[in-house]
Amino acid sequence: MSPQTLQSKDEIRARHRKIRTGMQPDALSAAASGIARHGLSWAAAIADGATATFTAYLGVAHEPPTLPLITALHGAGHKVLLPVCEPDRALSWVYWDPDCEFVRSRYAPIKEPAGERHGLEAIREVAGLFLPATAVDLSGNRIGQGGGYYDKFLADAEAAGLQAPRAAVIYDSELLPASSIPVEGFDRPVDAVLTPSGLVRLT
Ligand SMILES: Nc1nc2c(c(=O)[nH]1)N(C=O)[C@@H](CNc1ccc(C(=O)N[C@@H](CCC(=O)O)C(=O)O)cc1)CN2
Ligand SMILES: Nc1ncnc2c1ncn2[C@@H]1O[C@H](COP(=O)(O)OP(=O)(O)OP(=O)(O)O)[C@@H](O)[C@H]1O
Repeated sequence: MSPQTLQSKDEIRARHRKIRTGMQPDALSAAASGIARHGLSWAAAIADGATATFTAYLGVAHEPPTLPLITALHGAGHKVLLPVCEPDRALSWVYWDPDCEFVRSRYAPIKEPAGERHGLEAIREVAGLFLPATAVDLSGNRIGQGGGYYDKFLADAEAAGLQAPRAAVIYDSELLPASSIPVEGFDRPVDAVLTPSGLVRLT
């Protein structure tokens, strides 16, 4: 695709959201188990056989389902932090366990964990991050849901010294050719994508 025909982030996001709405429940549950399996082995490689702390998120609606991944990480002894939307596009973090309750976010059409919220002090312990995305290109550029939450969070985490690898969770068809996603100054790239069929390292 030539630069002249590069689609905007909004166009790419809208196209992939539309495709997602056509996904059937059996495809979603097949995706969930692949994501859990491959995500767990990425986490095991990062933790080098030990246990560690990871950020994840609860996929809702037609997002790739992540509850099996979250459950598998916890079952393997890892700690799992899930995001909560705060004012001014900030995120705070709650440790998940199987008794965790979810409530509707005040700021986005998603479900969030109830419980004690933590800030960047908890993020400093993180060994790897699973991020939401609607598309990623082979250069590591990511498009989220358009909230700007993760770009801001990643900038703050970098400033606090966090260098942990980042994997965006997407469906296979959402991994796009290199340089097909326009990059803005605040965008933070990812190191890998986690799809139902495997983990692809991009850096
Ligand atoms: N599950 C999840 N949690 C997350 C994010 C996310 O992308 N997904 N976020 C990332 O920043 C933050 C919340 N930001 C969000 C902003 C907008 C929409 C939204 O408009 N969703 C659409 C389409 C969902 C779909 O693709 O099926 C909707 O529900 O209509 C969702 C989350 C923090 N937590
Ligand atoms: N670091 C930042 N500081 C301030 N505003 C930001 C920052 N990052 C993004 N934004 C704002 O958020 C808006 C959405 O950005 P973008 O479309 O890249 O979000 P996204 O990556 O899809 O969402 P998310 O990061 O929540 O998954 C942008 O228009 C921008 O104004």
